Amino acid sequence: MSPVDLLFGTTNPGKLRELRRLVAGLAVRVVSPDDLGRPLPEVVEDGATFQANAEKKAIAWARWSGLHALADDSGLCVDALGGAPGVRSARWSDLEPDGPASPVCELAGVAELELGPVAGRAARDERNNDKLLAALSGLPDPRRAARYEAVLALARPDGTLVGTVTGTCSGRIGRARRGDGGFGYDPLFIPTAELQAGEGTRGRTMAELTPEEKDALSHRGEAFRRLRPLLATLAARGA
Ligand SMILES: O=c1[nH]c(=O)c2ncn([C@@H]3O[C@H](COP(=O)(O)OP(=O)(O)OP(=O)(O)O)[C@@H](O)[C@H]3O)c2[nH]1
Ligand SMILES: [Mg+2]
Repeated sequence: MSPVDLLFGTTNPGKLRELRRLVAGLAVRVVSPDDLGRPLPEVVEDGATFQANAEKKAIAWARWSGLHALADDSGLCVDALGGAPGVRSARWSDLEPDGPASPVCELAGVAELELGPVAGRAARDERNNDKLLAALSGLPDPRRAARYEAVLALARPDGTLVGTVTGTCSGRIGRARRGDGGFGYDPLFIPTAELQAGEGTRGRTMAELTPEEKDALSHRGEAFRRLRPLLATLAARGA
C-alpha cells in the first residue's frame, strides 16, 4: 500500500523538521508547500485562538493543494505577561517596532527584506528573544513560568475538518540563551521536566535537548501523539 500524501501547511522550517520526525512509522508521506512548487496562498492568522488559526490554515492549505492538509498553530504563553505573546508569538517583536534591535539586523523587518525568508525568520526569532528577556528582566525564577501550546488541525481536500488536537509543555524562561537546537524561543525555554531532573541540575533549555528528547516532551510531540490514530486510520484507508 503506497503511503498517503499529507501536506504540512507551514512556512516554518523548524516545524516541518519536527513533523517529518514525528510521522516515522506511519504510511504517510509529508509534502511541504515548497514541494508543490506553486505560489503559497496568503493565510491571514487573524484568529483569537491557536485552534482558530490552525483550523483556518488546515482548511486553506487543503483546498489549495487538493490533498489532506495538516496545520500547526502554536506559541509561547508567559504567565507574568498575562499569557502573551500567545497567538502573536511569531511576530511578537514586530508588533512594537521599538523592540531591542536584533544582533543580526539593526532595523525590524529589514532582515526579512534583505536577507531572505530563512535569515529573516532567524533575525525575527532573535528580536523575539531579546524582547522576552527585556520583558522578564529582574523577575525571580518563580515569576518566569511559561508554557508552549500547539494545536494541530487535519483537513480533507474538500476543506472539511477531520479533527483538531492540542498539546502543551510547561516550563520556565531562562536568563540567557543556551543551545542551538530547535527554533524560536527554544534557547530560553527550560521545560519543567528538565527542572525536575534532579538536585543541582541547571535544567537544559529546549535548544540543548536532542531532537528526540524535544519530541518526547514538547507541545508539538504531545499534540502529534494525539493525532497519530487519526493519521493511521487515514493511511489504512489510503486517504
Ligand atoms: O522555540 C520555539 N519552539 C517551538 O517548538 C515553538 N512552537 C511555536 N513556537 C513559536 O510560536 C511561533 C508559532 O507561530 P505560528 O504557529 O504562526 O507559526 P509560524 O508563523 O512560524 O509558521 P506557520 O506554521 O504559521 O506557517 C513560532 O514562530 C515560534 O516563535 C515555538 N518556538
Ligand atoms: Mg504563522
